[in-house]
Amino acid sequence: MMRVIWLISGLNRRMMKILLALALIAYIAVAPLREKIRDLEQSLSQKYPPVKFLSEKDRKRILITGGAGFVGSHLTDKLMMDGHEVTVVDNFFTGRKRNVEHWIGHENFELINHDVVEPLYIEVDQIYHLASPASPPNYMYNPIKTLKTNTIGTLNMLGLAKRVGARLLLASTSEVYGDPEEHPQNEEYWGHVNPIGPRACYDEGKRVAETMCYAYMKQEGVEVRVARIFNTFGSRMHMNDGRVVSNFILQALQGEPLTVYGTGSQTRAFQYVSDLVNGLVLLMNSNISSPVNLGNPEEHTILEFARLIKSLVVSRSQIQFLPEAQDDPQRRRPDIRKAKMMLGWEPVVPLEEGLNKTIHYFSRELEHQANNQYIPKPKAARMKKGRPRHN
Ligand SMILES: O=C(O)[C@H]1O[C@H](OP(=O)(O)OP(=O)(O)OC[C@H]2O[C@@H](n3ccc(=O)[nH]c3=O)[C@H](O)[C@@H]2O)[C@H](O)[C@@H](O)[C@@H]1O
Repeated sequence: MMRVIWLISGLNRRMMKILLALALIAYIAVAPLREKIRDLEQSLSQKYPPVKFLSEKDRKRILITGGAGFVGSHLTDKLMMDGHEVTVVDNFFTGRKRNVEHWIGHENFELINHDVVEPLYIEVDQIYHLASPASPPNYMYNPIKTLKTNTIGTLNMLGLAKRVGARLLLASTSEVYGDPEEHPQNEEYWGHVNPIGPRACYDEGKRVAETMCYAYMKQEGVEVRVARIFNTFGSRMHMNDGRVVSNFILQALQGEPLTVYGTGSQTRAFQYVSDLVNGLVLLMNSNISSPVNLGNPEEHTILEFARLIKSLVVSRSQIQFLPEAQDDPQRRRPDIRKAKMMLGWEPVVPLEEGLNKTIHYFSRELEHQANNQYIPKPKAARMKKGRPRHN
């Protein structure tokens, strides 16, 4: 009996030694793997832009509809870096995953592929409702969809705000003033919009979206903020956006004629996207429920603007005059006294500085898309009839 016990424990000792040896080999073998995993974990935690730490009390759960678009993605960056929890909802009609990919995987960030025309049920404290195509060729491409997005989409988001007690900021537009008969445009002006023209799907869509906000405020007590956004430009505008800034820069960079619609005497005032984003956040966190203009009051004719871009790009492109776009607003410039007085906000990025940054962005985009890849041509707006002429 003793002999059997001795034999078994001897075997066990041998087994133990073998097992220990195997464990040691495994440990040594997986060491490089462990190092690789550690490096990977480090690189993952370092890949995000720096994010502030906010206490539970200060950290908000924020929904941005259209958060993968041009303005929405810059707003996403600001709110993420400020330390909030951001949920981006986008149907990727004009938005792009690329615009927010640098946040994917971050614990404060979520990206949902969803169309606001369908209801959405999530818990949030604030809603920035930006979802809508914004460039004239994009919003005219499918006017019914533009109308649905701005009407049904806004109703859905107001319904969500009501259910969860969130505050909603609507990204409205200078287009609610139409082709204005007052200049500059202040928030008291009711506008001059053609309700059956090609721009109506957007202009009237945004006007009724504003109406809905105030109906929900009065009837249901929903907290609303309305930003009337004037012409904005900057990085992450789509190459195929069709608005004047991206068109002119891309044309100048590629040595193609800069397409001026009409005589070029119509005016616009352009703000850089970072100024707008700061204004949106200030407005959301203010107590102003009436509409507020956000724009840069420095006004230029479109022809002046074409010449400025040509000179900044140092381009030999010609200027080509095309027929004017139907119902194109002739003069537009924001009166921003309200934003200055009540939000302490005004644009700080000079036009040329913003343009140089945007030119740099588009040159890199062109490089990125080189090597036989398809580079979309700038889209044209809906024109009145007439012949192009060159300058
Ligand atoms: O940029 C913006 O933020 C605004 O742009 C558009 O409004 P619009 O002022 O018509 O914008 P553009 O398409 O950039 O046109 C500006 C002016 O440049 C002209 N244009 C545009 C493009 C082009 O290649 N050539 C050209 O002369 C247009 O006819 C117009 O007079 C949108 O409707 C607004 O929602 C948006 O807020």
